[in-house]
Amino acid sequence: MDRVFIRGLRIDTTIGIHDWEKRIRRPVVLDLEMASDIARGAATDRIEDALDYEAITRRLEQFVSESRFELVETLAERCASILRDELGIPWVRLTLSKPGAVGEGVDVGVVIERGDRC
Ligand SMILES: Nc1nc2c(c(=O)[nH]1)N=C([C@H](O)[C@@H](O)CO)CN2
Repeated sequence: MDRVFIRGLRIDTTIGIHDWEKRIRRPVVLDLEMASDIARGAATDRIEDALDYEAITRRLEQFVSESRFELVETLAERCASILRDELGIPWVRLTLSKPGAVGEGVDVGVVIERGDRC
């Protein structure tokens, strides 16, 4: 299975279970792997035949920056739904980190895989 990836996509949002977290904006970091037939774009050298990582980045920046959730699980699941249902990507592995959430230098978050590997 070929994949297109995006790593280290840092987006400010409002997220957390505590009242003080609901009043601030803080970064989350997304790492994505997405199934894509690389050979198609390679054959034509046209972006129309490739999975456009720039367009995906802009869509997720828009969604995540406007979102307000308590759990990283919810945000990760909603991002995966956009990738699969709206953008038609058949399989995605998404890592969502919330840096510093439990202490300086500590990284916490979730990893989800959704869809069928092609
Ligand atoms: N599984 C999860 N555990 C926790 C989450 C979460 O989103 N998923 N969130 C928090 C707090 O918001 C924390 O990040 C800041 O105190 C705690 N545990």
